[in-house]
Amino acid sequence: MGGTFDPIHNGHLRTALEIKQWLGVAQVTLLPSKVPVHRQQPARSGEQRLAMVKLSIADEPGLIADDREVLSDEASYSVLTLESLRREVGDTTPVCMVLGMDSYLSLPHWERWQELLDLCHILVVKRPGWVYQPCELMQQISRRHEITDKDKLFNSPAGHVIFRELTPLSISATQIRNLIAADQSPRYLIPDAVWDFIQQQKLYGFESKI
Ligand SMILES: Nc1ncnc2c1ncn2[C@@H]1O[C@H](COP(=O)(O)OP(=O)(O)OP(=O)(O)O)[C@@H](O)[C@H]1O
Ligand SMILES: O=C(O)c1ccc[n+]([C@@H]2O[C@H](COP(=O)([O-])O)[C@@H](O)[C@H]2O)c1
Repeated sequence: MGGTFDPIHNGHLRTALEIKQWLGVAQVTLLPSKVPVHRQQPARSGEQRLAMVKLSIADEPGLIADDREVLSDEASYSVLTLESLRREVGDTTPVCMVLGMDSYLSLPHWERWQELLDLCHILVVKRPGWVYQPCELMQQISRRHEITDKDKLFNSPAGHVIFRELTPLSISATQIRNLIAADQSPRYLIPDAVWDFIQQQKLYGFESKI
């Protein structure tokens, strides 16, 4: 599950944990991007966003952080990341990329997007505020690749799209950044360890007045 994670919040974390439990896998990986290719570069460095991811999962063995994009010199294109993962796990191991609905609907704008489903499955998580209104191209992709039986994800290395509704949590990193900039506490929307880090590092305009 890749993301800018600026900062990581409970919407991300709950999503990752519920997916782990639903799929019955040992671990789900959180993969912060260093240089997001599709949005303004965040003021927080890749290292700072990775540090917040690591703090948020320190006591949850079912979630792990992957630092390959943060440590890479290349822009954070998912196709490059998936190729790197493939080199590690080989051609036959199933790989599943987790995306929120907003990210999934932007797929035709991604770098070499036609190759993504040759490299992985895509698990799309419904997200409050984002209705599934696909363009014609996305409708074709869904028709060609969509499955409803999650067990099929384990029978092939790539190529399926599956949708999943989880506990709807209407939390966004934008909301967290705005709260802090307005001197309001984001407590209970992000893990305490992440909030402590933000205060120590004075991120997002935190002024220690909250
Ligand atoms: N509350 C949520 N529920 C489900 N999926 C989410 C939620 N928040 C983010 N995601 C998904 O997690 C991935 C990483 O998201 P990202 O780091 O951009 O967070 P964000 O909250 O969307 O940030 P921002 O507000 O800065 O755009 C994306 O695929 C996104 O769709
Ligand atoms: O590879 C691309 O062109 C591309 C374009 C847009 C988004 N992504 C990836 O999608 C994931 C979610 O992005 P974001 O901005 O919602 O955090 C994250 O891993 C991004 O690197 C990737």
